[in-house]
Amino acid sequence: MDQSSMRQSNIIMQPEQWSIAWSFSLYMHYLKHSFIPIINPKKYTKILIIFRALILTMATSNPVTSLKNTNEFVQNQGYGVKGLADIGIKSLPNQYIQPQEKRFNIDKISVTNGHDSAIPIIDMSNLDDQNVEKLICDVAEKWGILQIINHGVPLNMLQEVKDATYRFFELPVEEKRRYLVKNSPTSNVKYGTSFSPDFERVLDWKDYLSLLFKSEEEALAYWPLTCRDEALDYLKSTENVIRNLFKILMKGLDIHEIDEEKESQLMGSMRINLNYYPKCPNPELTFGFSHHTDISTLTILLQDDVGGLYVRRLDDDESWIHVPPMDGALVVNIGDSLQILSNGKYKSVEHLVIANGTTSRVSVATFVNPSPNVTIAPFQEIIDKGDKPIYKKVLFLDYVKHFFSKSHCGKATIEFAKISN
Ligand SMILES: O=C(O)CCC(=O)C(=O)O
Ligand SMILES: [Fe+2]
Repeated sequence: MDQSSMRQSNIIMQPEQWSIAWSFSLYMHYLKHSFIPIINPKKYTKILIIFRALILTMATSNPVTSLKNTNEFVQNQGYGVKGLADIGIKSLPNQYIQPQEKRFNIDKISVTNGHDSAIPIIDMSNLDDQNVEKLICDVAEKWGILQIINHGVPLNMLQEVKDATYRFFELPVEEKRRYLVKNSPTSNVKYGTSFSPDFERVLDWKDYLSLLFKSEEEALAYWPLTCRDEALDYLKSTENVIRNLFKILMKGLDIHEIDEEKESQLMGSMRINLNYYPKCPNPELTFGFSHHTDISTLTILLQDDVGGLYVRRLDDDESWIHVPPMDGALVVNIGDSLQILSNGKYKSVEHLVIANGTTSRVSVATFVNPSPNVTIAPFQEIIDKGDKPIYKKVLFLDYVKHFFSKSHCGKATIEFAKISN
């Protein structure tokens, strides 16, 4: 089923069709009152009323809540939730509606229970300062998230990769469809929707393009041309700040050398996700991205100026904090893999993105991950110092499979790697 037949089968009208039909009805009204007494005026008025009622029904009817083919349209045909927003659905299809108890009540969550409510912001231009190093390690322990400024990634690159994200999602569906899992020439390039639609009970109001970096050559050959260079340049330019962060975080664990093995555990692979959250007809009923932690060691997130990312406080389960958009800043959050490697000292942070009823939003998430075939477990140096290991050895690939085999479940994913007592 293509987009036009979906429109027909659901009699949805686009704004321009709606205004043409309405003008036509006004024109008929004008004719009636001016000079055409051809039809009996009473009959004419009746026809006019029926015609207008029909136009109103067509203009306001929701095409999709009653439609069994939403998944076919969104997932298989590759229109994504952006496709639903583009045809102007007026209410959210059932697949996206969260049960009452799971919905995110902004009024309730903005209560910060008297805590310091701002996510720490760290200036990376002064890395030799011991205080800055200590601050970064403290924040990784107590918050699991920070914003960094003066990080060395050129500001124009930030803008260009956000523009490229918009460009990709605004491509005609025929272009985007080429990167659906079933069509993509490589498993390293994947265009999709929600999080893991085959396993989720309720879907997220989000589309994404996920690009796994294997080599520059491979990226040049397979990444979509419309965003390829911008994504690659951005990815390369974040490498320095990522290395600096790891150096500092390892120092905080009393580890002073990042050897080859540690390098493959900390940053053995990189994935960049371009996220697109279209405007949503009932934002209060759903999520852009529901509660989750990242499986990465670190995630570097670039958001636009719309906002909507919230994190759960590590010291108070009931409190969520907004991560305010800051021009030129990057958000850094700890992922599950670093929590495992640091034996729980650095903590992954649960986060979510609310849906937005007035505008679309984009973000670019760089996941710094272990190599797929590497085993992760608490660093030996930590255990040698006398710490009891909390986590067992897990193959990173097994952790990934576990993560994607079910709905989001906040911090519960990491239980998979816990040593049971
Ligand atoms: O869009 C955002 O702000 C967050 C995205 C995110 O959490 C993710 O891609 O894992
Ligand atoms: Fe995330």
